[in-house]
Amino acid sequence: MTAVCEPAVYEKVALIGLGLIAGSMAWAMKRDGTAGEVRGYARSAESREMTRRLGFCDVVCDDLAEVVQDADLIVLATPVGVMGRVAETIAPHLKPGAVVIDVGSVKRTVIEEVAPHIPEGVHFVPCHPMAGTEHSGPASGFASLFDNRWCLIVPVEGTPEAEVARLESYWQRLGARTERMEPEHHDLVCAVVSHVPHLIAYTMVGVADDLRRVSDQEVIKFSAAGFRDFTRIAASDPTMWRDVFLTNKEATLEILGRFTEELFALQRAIRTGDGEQLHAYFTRTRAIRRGILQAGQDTDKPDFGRTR
Ligand SMILES: NC(=O)C1=CN([C@@H]2O[C@H](COP(=O)(O)OP(=O)(O)OC[C@H]3O[C@@H](n4cnc5c(N)ncnc54)[C@H](O)[C@@H]3O)[C@@H](O)[C@H]2O)C=CC1
Ligand SMILES: O=C(O)C(=O)Cc1ccc(O)cc1
Repeated sequence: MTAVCEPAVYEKVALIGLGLIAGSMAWAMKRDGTAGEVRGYARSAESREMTRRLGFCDVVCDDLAEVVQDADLIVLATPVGVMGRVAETIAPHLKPGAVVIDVGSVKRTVIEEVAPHIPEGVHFVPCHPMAGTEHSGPASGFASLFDNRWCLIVPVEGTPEAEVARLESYWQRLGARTERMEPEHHDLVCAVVSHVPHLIAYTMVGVADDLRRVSDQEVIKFSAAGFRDFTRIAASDPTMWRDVFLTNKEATLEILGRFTEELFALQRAIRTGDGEQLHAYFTRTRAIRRGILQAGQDTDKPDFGRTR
C-alpha cells in the first residue's frame, strides 16, 4: 500500500451520486490522503443524512452547482442513464482546468451523452473500475473495493497525456491497476465478462422463481454455490442494470446471440445423448478457469479484508 505521507493527487474532489462506488472512492481517498477535500452530492435527504453519519465526505451538498464549484476532480457516479443530464447541469459551474470522470459500466453511450456538455478547458476522462458488489447506496462502500482490481481508462481524443497519467496515478493510489482501452472494445469486453453474465444470472433466478414445482423454500435450502452466486448477482441494483443493458445494447445483443447459439448446441447434445460433445465442451471451459488461476488473475475476494 502507498505511504501515508504522499501528497494529494487532487486537492478538491466532488462525488455525484453517493452509492457503492462513490462511497468506496471516498473511503479509499481517506485511507491515504489521495484528495485534500472530498465533497459529495446526493439527491435524497436520506442519503445525505446517511453520508454525514458515516463520515466519508468532508462536505455533503444538496446542490449540484455548489458541489462542483472549485473542484479539481468531479466524479459522475450515478446510473449511466442520467450522466448526460448531470453533465449538462454542472457544465456552467466547472472551473477551467478541472477534470470530469465517470465510473459507469458502459463507455460509448456515456461518452456520446456526456462529452458534448464538457466546456472548453475542462477535461473529460471516462473510467470504469472493474470492481463492485451487489450492494448499493451510501452505506455499501468500503475502502478496499478497488485493491488489486482493474480500472479501465478510456481517454477521448484531444485529452492531454499529463491529465490521463495523473488519473492513472489517482486510481493506483485507490489500490487499482489501470489499463487504457478504446470505447467500443471496452463495451464488448464488458458485455462478455460482466453484462451478459449478469443477464444470465437474472434469468436463472427468474426461472427458479417461476417454476412452481420447486418451492422458494427448496431453492433457498438446497442451492449450491453456483446458484447462490446467481442469486447474489441477481440482487444487484435494478436501475443501474436497466441502464447498462439499454446503453450497451449492441455489444450485449451480439454476445447474447452467440450465447444462445452455443446454448442451443448444448441443448441438442443433451437431447441426442452426444456425451462426447458435452465432454469436449466442458474440458475446454475447464482449461479457461485453470488458465486464469495459473496466471494469478483470480483476484476475487468477495467480502474478505473489507475495511473502512
Ligand atoms: N455496482 C457495481 O458493482 C459497479 C457500478 N459501476 C457503475 O458505477 C455507477 C454507480 O454505481 P453504484 O455506486 O453501484 O450505484 P448506487 O446505486 O450504489 O449509487 C448510485 C447513486 O446515484 C444516485 N442517483 C441516481 N440518479 C441520480 C441523479 N439524477 N442525480 C444524482 N444522483 C443520482 C442514486 O440515488 C444512488 O445513490 C453506475 O454507473 C455503475 O454502472 C461501476 C463498477 C461497478
Ligand atoms: O458483483 C459482481 O460480481 C460484479 O461483477 C461487480 C461489477 C458490476 C458492474 C461493473 O461494471 C463492474 C463490476
